[in-house]
Amino acid sequence: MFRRPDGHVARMLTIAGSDSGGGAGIQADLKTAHQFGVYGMSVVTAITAQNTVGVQAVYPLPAEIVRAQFESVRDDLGFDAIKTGMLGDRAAIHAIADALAGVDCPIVVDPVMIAKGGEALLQPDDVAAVIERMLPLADVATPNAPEAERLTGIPVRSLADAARAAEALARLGARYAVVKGGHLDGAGDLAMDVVFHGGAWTVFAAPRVPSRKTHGTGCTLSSAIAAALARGARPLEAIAAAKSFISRAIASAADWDVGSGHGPTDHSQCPVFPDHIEAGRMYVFDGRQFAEAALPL
Ligand SMILES: Nc1ncnc2c1ncn2[C@@H]1O[C@H](COP(=O)(O)OP(=O)(O)O)[C@@H](O)[C@H]1O
Ligand SMILES: Cc1ncc(COP(=O)(O)OP(=O)(O)O)c(N)n1
Repeated sequence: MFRRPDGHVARMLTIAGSDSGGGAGIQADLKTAHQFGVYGMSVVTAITAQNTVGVQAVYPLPAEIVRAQFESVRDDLGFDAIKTGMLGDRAAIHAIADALAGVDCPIVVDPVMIAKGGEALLQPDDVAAVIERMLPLADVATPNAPEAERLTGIPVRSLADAARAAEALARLGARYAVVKGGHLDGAGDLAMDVVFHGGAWTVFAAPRVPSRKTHGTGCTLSSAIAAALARGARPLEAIAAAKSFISRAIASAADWDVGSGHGPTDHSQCPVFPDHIEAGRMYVFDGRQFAEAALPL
């Protein structure tokens, strides 16, 4: 396990839903934390009956047990970074936001709304609570394109749209706003994620893998960012390391036969931490290392 400069083992908490299929949610987050050498803990907000074909049932847990899990881990184990994913219902969102207002570590908010198969993981009426309560807490927010659209009202089809939406998310309170590019039209050969922070855009890209094995990619990216932050990485370095991890995880699982639908990614990867990341540039990960390129915006 990775030790922080004061000698303690790096710790990450995920507050998210359970995916019985093991590719997304809590299960993906804990596997990812482990691969970063970070001790993972969980607060379960909802239980889903889910596999690679779809989501068969969703059961949000009461706010009281969500709060109790959080207090249990906070009062004994502590954490160096927190990631939130599927949040359950509005009562749980308020309980989580109240609890997080008192913490002193980086928070990654992945505003999970819809599963790959189209099933709702957040009721549309609860999106306002995510905007009002969760985005202002986010050191890093990581919506995909449809989620960024719902949060900002900006249609997100292209990289330029994603860049505008990322800037709007920063106005809503996210310190680093990452709009993920898995769903962008005409994105070509690269899967490009755009980050807005402090008036500048930075793009992280990797070859787009022609694969259906992309279940849980968003959960994995956001927990990888949180795990890197728990090790003490700076935000852009953490996002880069997460990009390397998810890119390797997707590429490695492309020929897997786990499930008959959108299969999971291969979490048994090692992240690559780049030496130096500068805002306002593009970085392309080729599976081994990052290369710098001009910003395509
Ligand atoms: N086919 C793919 N090949 C390579 N990277 C991908 C692919 N699909 C998604 N990604 C990357 O996986 C991460 C999650 O993206 P996305 O699919 O947009 O999120 P979500 O799973 O939340 O819908 C992003 O870094 C994105 O660029
Ligand atoms: C329990 C649970 N949480 C989140 C998701 C969505 O995960 P994501 O990484 O966005 O991946 P896909 O659903 O798009 O494959 C989930 N499915 N279940």
